[in-house]
Amino acid sequence: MPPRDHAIPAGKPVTSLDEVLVDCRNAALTFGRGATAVVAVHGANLWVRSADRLAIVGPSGSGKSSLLHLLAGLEQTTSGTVTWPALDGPGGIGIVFQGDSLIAALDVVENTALPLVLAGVPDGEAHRLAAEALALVDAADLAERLPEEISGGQAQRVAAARVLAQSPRLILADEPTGRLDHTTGGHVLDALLTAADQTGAALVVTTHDPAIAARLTTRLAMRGGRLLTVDEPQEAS
Ligand SMILES: Nc1ncnc2c1ncn2[C@@H]1O[C@H](COP(=O)(O)OP(=O)(O)OP(=O)(O)O)[C@@H](O)[C@H]1O
Repeated sequence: MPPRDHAIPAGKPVTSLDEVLVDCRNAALTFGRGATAVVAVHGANLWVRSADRLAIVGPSGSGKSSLLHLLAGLEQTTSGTVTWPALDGPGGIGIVFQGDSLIAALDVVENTALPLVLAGVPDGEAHRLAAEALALVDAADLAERLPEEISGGQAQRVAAARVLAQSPRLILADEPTGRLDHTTGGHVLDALLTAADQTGAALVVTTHDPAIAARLTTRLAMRGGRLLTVDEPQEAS
């Protein structure tokens, strides 16, 4: 395999045994055209492999969400490529969106089961999988509550459970702790890490918080749409 600048911790060469879930080569994303064009991501190179625990850390507007959307196949690259060698296209990826909102009229277990039901999984099976996923993020006791009856941190755990119930091979979480206080954010990250460990999924988390990033195995800093080298000191670009 060709060398990669990023997402490969020093001293841990990629071997043929590593499954590459996402292969991102010189991937760029520009919004708009001409004078108003914004280059959100400049030629990013990275791999995400099975069992990776990767943080993309940078300030607001640095391009983290845009990069995550490229990894998820939600945005097309303006140049360069994103492929999913060990996945069936971008299928098998679960995304915890920034400010993920639950549906107010559905209780927590119904919210968690909804994507499965919409995908045609029978109700009983969808609810069983949803209950298992809620237990993984330590939210089983919330199952019958409505979204208005739970806290922001609990809602983020439920959003994570909704993704986990779909058994993703890769979980992409966009600022899952962004609106939470430090302790609550830490619990949400604990839930994601535990769930990823137990389901064997890879995990990529974007965050502006270096303390959250420090909890992941590998860190990529992002500044002005550019990925900096792994664990590079976070000076402004
Ligand atoms: N749909 C869009 N149309 C135009 N510009 C966009 C769009 N989405 C993002 N941008 C711009 O791309 C740049 C990167 O934005 P992005 O949301 O990826 O950053 P971020 O690091 O995730 O920020 P935040 O943490 O605030 O979400 C910003 O300049 C932003 O204004």
